[in-house]
Amino acid sequence: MAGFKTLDDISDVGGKRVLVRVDLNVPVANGKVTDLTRIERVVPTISELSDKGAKVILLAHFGRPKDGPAPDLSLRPIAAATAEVLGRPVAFAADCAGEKAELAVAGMRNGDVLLLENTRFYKGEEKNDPALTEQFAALGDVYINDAFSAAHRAHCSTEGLARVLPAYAGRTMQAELEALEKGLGAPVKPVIAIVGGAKVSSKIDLLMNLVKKVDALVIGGGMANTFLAARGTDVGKSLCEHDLATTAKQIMIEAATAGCAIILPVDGVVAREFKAGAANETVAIDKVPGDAMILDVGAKTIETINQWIDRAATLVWNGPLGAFEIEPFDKATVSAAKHAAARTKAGKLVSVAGGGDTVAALNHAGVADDFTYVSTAGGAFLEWMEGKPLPGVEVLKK
Ligand SMILES: Nc1ncnc2c1ncn2[C@@H]1O[C@H](COP(=O)(O)OP(=O)(O)OP(=O)(O)O)[C@@H](O)[C@H]1O
Ligand SMILES: O=C(O)[C@H](O)COP(=O)(O)O
Repeated sequence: MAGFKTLDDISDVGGKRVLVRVDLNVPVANGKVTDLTRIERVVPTISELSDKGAKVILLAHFGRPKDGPAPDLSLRPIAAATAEVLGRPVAFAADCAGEKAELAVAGMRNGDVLLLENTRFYKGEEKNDPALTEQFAALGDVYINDAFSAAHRAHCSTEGLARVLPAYAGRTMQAELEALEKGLGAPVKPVIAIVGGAKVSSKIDLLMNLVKKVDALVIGGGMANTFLAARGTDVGKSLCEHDLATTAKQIMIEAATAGCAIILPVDGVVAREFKAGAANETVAIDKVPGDAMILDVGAKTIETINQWIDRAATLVWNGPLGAFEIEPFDKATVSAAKHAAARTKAGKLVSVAGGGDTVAALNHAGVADDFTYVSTAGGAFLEWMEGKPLPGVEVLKK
């Protein structure tokens, strides 16, 4: 890959301690990994290094721990899931820095794979603290970043390490960058974006620039509720970040200036409980009962979204349109996914989707393989779309 050093540029990796940043931030329900895509995507790099006799030390985060170690955000169960997908043992160290990590690394044999505990259990990780970077660096001889989906974060494990160790792009990082450039480098117009999901605060700012790049922006999921509330619609108990109303309004103004249509739900499926099979009804968006939450967009909105997909030559999608994990609130996401997949198969649409949960939703709809490209990245994918330099990618450039 032009401009980057890859695994092809490392000579003689046998016996070396190779720190590999992977993204194992996978969807989990009742202690079980519900979508293995992110794990499957890091297999090529891990297997290649292990086959060449490297000591493969995996660094990863899980969730967003607020205050140091949190037992429910341990990577321990993910080590077992990774071993199963990889088809070889994956040892686990209960710390990612300091004595426990050092001992675990010292005990490795050539070809072994070791997963270290959640890097975000250290506050320094998200601050890109050089002292923590040094602690990580002490565990390895070489650094490989295979986590494109975390490359929008300038953290010790995604950016800092590349400054202190010989650094390379992993196979998945390489494949993601190549595929995105091929699919979206010069997108054919009209381009529409569908943005939904729950990570409203971390993604809303990205929409400010996205509306300058696309012809239409369809907003669903929790993101839509925030825009609806900003517009003065009562969204009852729905997932909504009311303090982002000003940002949402600015985005709508920016979109109008740029000539980008904003498509918000006109109806919603509401329920009083967030659980599968909860009693629900479809209501007009200005009739959401005060004690209910919108868990999916309604039938009229689905029809509109599918019509926009029909008009598009390129579709960019991040974030499900509803709480797709719990039926029947998966309807809109499944309908739009199947519609986009059929248009893609007919050669009428270039469809690129990204995001941990978005990939899970496309798998749930059974159409992930029919999209032009499915990226494991959510926030990173949107930032890449905006044309923003990603710290974890920039630092790898030759
Ligand atoms: N109306 C809604 N109310 C509550 N939750 C919702 C709603 N719509 C979507 N969600 C939730 O949004 C979550 C996915 O959002 P997220 O922004 O994390 O997606 P992603 O970009 O694919 O993932 P990531 O950013 O982790 O890669 C799902 O768990 C889904 O249940
Ligand atoms: O799920 C993701 O998009 C990545 O793993 C990054 O996670 P973050 O948004 O918590 O940094």
